[in-house]
Amino acid sequence: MLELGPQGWGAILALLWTLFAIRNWRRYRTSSSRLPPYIPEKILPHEPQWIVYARWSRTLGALITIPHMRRPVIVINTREAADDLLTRNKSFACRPYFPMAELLGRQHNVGFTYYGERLKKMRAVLHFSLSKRHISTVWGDLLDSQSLCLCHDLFRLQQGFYDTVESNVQTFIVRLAYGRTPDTKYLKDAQEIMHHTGQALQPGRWAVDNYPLLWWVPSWVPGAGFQRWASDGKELFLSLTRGAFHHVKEEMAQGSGQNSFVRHCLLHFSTNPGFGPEMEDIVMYVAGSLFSAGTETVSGSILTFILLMARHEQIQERAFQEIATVVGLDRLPGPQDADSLPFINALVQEVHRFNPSIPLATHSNYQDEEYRGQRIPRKTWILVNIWAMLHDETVYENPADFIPDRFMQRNPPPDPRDLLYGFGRRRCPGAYIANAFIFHVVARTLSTFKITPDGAPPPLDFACGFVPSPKPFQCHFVPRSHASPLLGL
Ligand code: HEM
Repeated sequence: MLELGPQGWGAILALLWTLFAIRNWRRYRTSSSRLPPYIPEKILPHEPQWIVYARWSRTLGALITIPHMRRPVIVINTREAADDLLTRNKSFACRPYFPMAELLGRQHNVGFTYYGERLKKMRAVLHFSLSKRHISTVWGDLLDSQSLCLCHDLFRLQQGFYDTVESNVQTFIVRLAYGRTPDTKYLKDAQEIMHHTGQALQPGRWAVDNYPLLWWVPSWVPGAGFQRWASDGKELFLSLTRGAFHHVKEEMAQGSGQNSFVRHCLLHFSTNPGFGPEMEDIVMYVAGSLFSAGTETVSGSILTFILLMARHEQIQERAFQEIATVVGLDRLPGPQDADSLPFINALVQEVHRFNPSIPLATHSNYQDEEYRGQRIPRKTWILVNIWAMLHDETVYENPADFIPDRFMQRNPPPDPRDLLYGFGRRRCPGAYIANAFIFHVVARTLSTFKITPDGAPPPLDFACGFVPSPKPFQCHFVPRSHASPLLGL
């Protein structure tokens, strides 16, 4: 057999890559229309990209192309363009291809699944279990007990509230998925899996993203350490996902265990005539997607709320007064109060508008498209700039300021939650449960604590990653005088 050294492999890969690049180049050249205008600036790593894109879109238009990328990456910056393209055209329901994420097995995860029959089934399962009608009937006890648990933990706070919030939300999502409180080993593994995913998505980090043929290089080839890393990461992801799912099935067989997404879906769908191994597999992987989809997004929103309360004492006091007047001080607010607390509702909307948990959603298109004379080639990476839409000064006056009152006007601007959760056939299926949990946490913490800064107000300093949570900051949760009987302590 012909033996190839590293140089031989390199030459073959370079040749194949050149042919691939020529083919793409010819395809882009032959089209008559142009790509949207390029941003004439290289994005610096420390600057939040969504802010740079929003700035350029004011002069260049709704769609802009990011320079210095191997393939076209187009950013959609206005709601109108997002509605036209993402809501009305199913071609844009696709996700980009991330070779490294796929080597890690993440194509099983809902968020990475390409548009097609399997995705539709995954989303049907999610829409069934996390639908609006099931929020209070199926998930009411979980929402009540987990938000109460957060208030208890904040009351007894031994160490930083930041970790307390994050671990409460993680417990919430694991209880939602599997009906059990996770142990430290489970949480450690689940966080490691998310960390791997984050590493896999880092632009420019992996040669396999630019040279897809490296996908096929076996792990024993010198320099193919990424294959071994990915295979270990995939093993961890699969074993955690399968283990947690089968644990619920065993509990169900024994007639024990708590309500959960897995149990709810299995009980419901197993009575369908078409239910078989494929549907069981789908429920398993959908449940395995919830941790990465639901933890950072929800805790990022709650931490942003806390940061803004520590900075805006008067707004916080007004929110407390509303609860004291409408609900009283002898019980905790609950879902039945949501419609009677307009200022709390406005406050939550403004928290989301101010710092959306996912400022840039990622889509792709499975066929060539054109938008107002601009070309969007097939398989373009589409970044949807949710942040830009929520900071559009023609819609939200003084967008850099935190003003819940903007939603109390007679003709308020659109509810940010219409945009916050994404678009069309990829819109977040966890929106109802996320809204419900965030309402419980906001209303209950405001009713029992005064959130005060530790000296000077904490800075508005957010991480630059996929989910820009506030960077760790100091503040105090001072229990209000009626808090301890209210919390049963
Ligand atoms: C404040 C909290 C949350 C925010 C802001 C948020 C936002 C989003 C956004 C922007 C997307 C992408 C939409 C698009 O591509 O157009 C998404 C996808 C998704 N979210 Fe959420 N989310 C939150 C909480 C949750 C929760 C609690 C769950 C589940 C328990 C969840 C499950 C999912 C799933 C499974 C997807 C992937 C959907 C798909 O690819 O088809 N999310 N979310």
